[in-house]
Amino acid sequence: MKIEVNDFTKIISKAKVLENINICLEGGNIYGIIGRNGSGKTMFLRMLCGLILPTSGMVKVDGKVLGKDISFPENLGILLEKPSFLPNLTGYENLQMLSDIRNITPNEKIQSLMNLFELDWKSKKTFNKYSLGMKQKLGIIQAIMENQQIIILDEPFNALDEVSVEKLRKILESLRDEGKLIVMTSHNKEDIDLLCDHTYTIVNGKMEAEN
Ligand SMILES: Nc1ncnc2c1ncn2[C@@H]1O[C@H](COP(=O)(O)OP(=O)(O)OP(=O)(O)O)[C@@H](O)[C@H]1O
Repeated sequence: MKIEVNDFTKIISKAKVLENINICLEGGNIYGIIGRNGSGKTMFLRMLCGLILPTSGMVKVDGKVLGKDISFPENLGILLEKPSFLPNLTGYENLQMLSDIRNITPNEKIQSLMNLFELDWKSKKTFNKYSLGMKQKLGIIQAIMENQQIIILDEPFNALDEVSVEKLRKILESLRDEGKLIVMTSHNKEDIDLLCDHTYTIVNGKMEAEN
């Protein structure tokens, strides 16, 4: 998989939220985006998914222009802020319902991912009774459970305890080694430094490479 961002600029109400972004992202890598509150990290992730379209410039996914040739990248797993699930279903029921749409994920895979993240798939606890960290884990599972080739994660470590952070790190490394393209943001530079192959900083909508 390859995502090419060519001279992408997004202006909202006269403000340049993202400015002349050029970057090429390839499978088999984890890309980390850091930046202060309001710097444009979430906007950047939204643009990679086709959720926002540029004022000028373009995003190409495997050569296809977002918003023109395709609306969204195929085979995309995404965790944006506050994962939304149905409040009165259990975590397992929520994941099963989502997986029914494409019907490519066996229940056993959902169960083993939930086990891996220490979520009890047999539990009757409904999503609205989940803790913040449990919600976050469910959001991460839906972003990876269908063997998605592009995985976009906004602040995936948010609300996770130390053990869960370590587990997620290992999972993301093994997905990277399978050739997947992973892009994530964090406020915490240490999380990014430990895991990412390439790091970028967004400062006031402009992107700078760190390595
Ligand atoms: N719908 C919107 N309309 C206008 N401006 C917006 C909109 N959404 C975001 N912005 C602005 O775009 C800029 C970038 O926001 P963004 O959410 O990408 O920041 P961020 O780096 O993800 O911040 P945080 O770390 O706080 O999550 C901010 O100045 C924000 O106010």
